[in-house]
Amino acid sequence: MSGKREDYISWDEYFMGVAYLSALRSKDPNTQVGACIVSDDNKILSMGYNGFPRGCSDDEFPWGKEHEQDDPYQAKYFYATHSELNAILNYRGGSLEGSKLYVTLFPCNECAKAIIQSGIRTLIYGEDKYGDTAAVRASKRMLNAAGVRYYQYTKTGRKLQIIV
Ligand SMILES: O=c1[nH]c(=O)n([C@H]2C[C@H](O)[C@@H](COP(=O)(O)O)O2)cc1CO
Ligand SMILES: [Zn+2]
Repeated sequence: MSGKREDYISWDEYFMGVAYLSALRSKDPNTQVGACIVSDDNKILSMGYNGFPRGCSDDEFPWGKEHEQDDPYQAKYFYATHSELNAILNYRGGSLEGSKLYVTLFPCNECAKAIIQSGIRTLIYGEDKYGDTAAVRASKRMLNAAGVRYYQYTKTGRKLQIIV
């Protein structure tokens, strides 16, 4: 046996896999989102998932949805930091100019602003379950205008198993 191993995972499977792995850290009972930022030469720069800011307890702040509670103060949306924003803010190494973002859910308009302004140039997303909302349509409008390239990750169907 002198040749290389052939069934190694691709770069896209690797980085999207890291994004999905990050999502598993989310405490959101409804939607778990993970993100992974990668340099143009395929080095992982940062990761994130949706959650409350530091100091805002997962056990004290609300995880419910606004329309269920009928009071935005008692719902998660005022407090949850989106996975993409967390990944951007978690990066302390300098510039993200020219980097790629792998994210399990298409970014909202607020994250699109942060993506554009931080210099991320390529976006690879998993699902687009809120694609028909105004927030995601506005997001695409800004990403298009700013020339951020985006495409949906095509699942290879490979099942990865890690025993931890
Ligand atoms: O881009 C996103 N990134 C992200 O992390 N999120 C988070 C915020 C919330 O915790 C959750 C959305 O909750 P829900 O699907 O129950 O409305 O996902 C939501 C979006 C919306 O597109
Ligand atoms: Zn967002």
